[in-house]
Amino acid sequence: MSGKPRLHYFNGRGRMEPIRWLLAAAGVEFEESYLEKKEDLTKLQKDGSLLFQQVPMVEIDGMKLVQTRAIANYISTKHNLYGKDMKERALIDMYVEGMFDLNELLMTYGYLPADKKQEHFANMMDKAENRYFPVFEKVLKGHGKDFLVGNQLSRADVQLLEIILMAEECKPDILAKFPLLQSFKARISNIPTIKKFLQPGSQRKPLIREEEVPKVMKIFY
Ligand SMILES: N[C@@H](CCC(=O)N[C@@H](CSCc1ccccc1I)C(=O)NCC(=O)O)C(=O)O
Repeated sequence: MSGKPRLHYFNGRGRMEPIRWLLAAAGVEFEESYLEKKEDLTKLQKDGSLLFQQVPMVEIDGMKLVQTRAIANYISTKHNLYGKDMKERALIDMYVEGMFDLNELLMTYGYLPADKKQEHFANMMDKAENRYFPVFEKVLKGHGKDFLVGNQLSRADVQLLEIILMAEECKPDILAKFPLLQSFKARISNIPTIKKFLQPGSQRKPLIREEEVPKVMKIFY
């Protein structure tokens, strides 16, 4: 049996955070190797650990997986977070891909130059409130169950909670018009493995501070 998964990324959310959420929700302990400077990335690139010369990279089950979606798919399949059949998996994929589109907006906001932030912020809040959250409110209303798909926890529930919390960091009352998402947030946050991940001191990463951005950018650009 292989040891704990090892995540290779900088010490921040970026593209690795959804993977941390899935492992935590599945109750899987994981280790992290943080890239602190460009040389740390170059070393991984040179030793052939990065198929496309990029991170995230997760060492798991004797593999060095790259590409966020591929990593998330593997973890979801392995830990039964992907529904019970093809149709449930198709629904989960649809929901998660939409969430990834919103996550891309939320994730990149902190790294934008000052003159691009205001327009980007308005767009991402508009999309959250008028394109994405209404869909998930309607899904919950439609079947009246606790989870988005198949009435069991899936990666869709985990990633929805993640982006709800990220959106609330930007606009605390963003769920004001979504009562079912408010109760969903409370319910999923209370699942023991997720509750533990939400406690201070867990491996969940904070919102990046403006003064940290240049150091992170120097690793990659
Ligand atoms: N499609 C890949 C993209 C990976 C990617 O863009 N990785 C970047 C780091 S994350 C970049 C990022 C992304 C979001 C927020 C902050 C930051 I920094 C990288 O390794 N760049 C080096 C290179 O391409 O040579 C995935 O989904 O994993």
